[in-house]
Amino acid sequence: MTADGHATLELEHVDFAYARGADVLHDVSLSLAPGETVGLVGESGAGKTSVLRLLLGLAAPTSGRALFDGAPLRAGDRTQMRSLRRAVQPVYQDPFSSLDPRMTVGQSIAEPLRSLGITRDRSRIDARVAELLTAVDLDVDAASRYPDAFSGGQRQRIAIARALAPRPRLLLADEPVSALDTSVRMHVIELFQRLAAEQGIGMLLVSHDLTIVAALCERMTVLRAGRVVEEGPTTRLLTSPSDAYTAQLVAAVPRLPAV
Ligand SMILES: Nc1ncnc2c1ncn2[C@@H]1O[C@H](COP(=O)(O)OP(=O)(O)OP(=O)(O)O)[C@@H](O)[C@H]1O
Repeated sequence: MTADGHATLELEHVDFAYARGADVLHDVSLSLAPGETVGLVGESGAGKTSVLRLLLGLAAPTSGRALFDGAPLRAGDRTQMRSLRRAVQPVYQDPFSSLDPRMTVGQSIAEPLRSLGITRDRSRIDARVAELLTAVDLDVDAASRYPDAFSGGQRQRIAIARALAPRPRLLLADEPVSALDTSVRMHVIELFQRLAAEQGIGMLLVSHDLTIVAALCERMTVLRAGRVVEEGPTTRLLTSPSDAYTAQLVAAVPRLPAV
């Protein structure tokens, strides 16, 4: 909770349907307190990406409420949307399509600083870009190169640097390592761990991979066919799930790290 007791983002009894479609979310409640790391798990089509869209203000609930710092999200409220963009940043699955190939890495990372009106001062931008590249373990000279010079794992770290540029309180990460080679996944997971532990950045991590959720998230929410079937501390859900579907997901993982 914030000093005034609000979650950073919250869904309250949300139903949601795409235009002219059937409901894809039913009575979903979810809250992200400042600094909290939460995993959102469930099979393909369960509604995980739809939850992220609602939390980012890119879609509106059919009923129920989406709240940012305790206030209902209103896509038409430009001041609120700007505050939301500064505080909450998305990280997408595919670092090959999430970076503009025509922009240098430095321009991509600086883009939120300019578009969110944080600064246009060239030397402050350059210093911040260098600081962000260092924070994600890349050389500062990466700033003048283009994304095609980098591997998938490096591109994902560039995308994370860009997400961190406005100093967000919360990252919403949609399958952030599933497009990466197994060999570089751990590096990106360790980066998220460090951001949470050292900078207190909260995270909602969407993943179908419970190993990653176990490594990163204090709590998890299990979504099945648009409904929350179980929610609670990750350790408890992994060791003694009370829902049969959660148990099935846990049993499907060959080897979970000690929790
Ligand atoms: N733009 C859209 N228009 C209509 N229906 C959609 C749209 N996007 C998703 N859906 C439907 O909403 C449901 C939930 O999809 P969503 O992408 O939220 O699930 P998910 O859990 O993120 O799945 P995945 O793990 O495959 O990404 C699915 O039945 C999907 O077909």
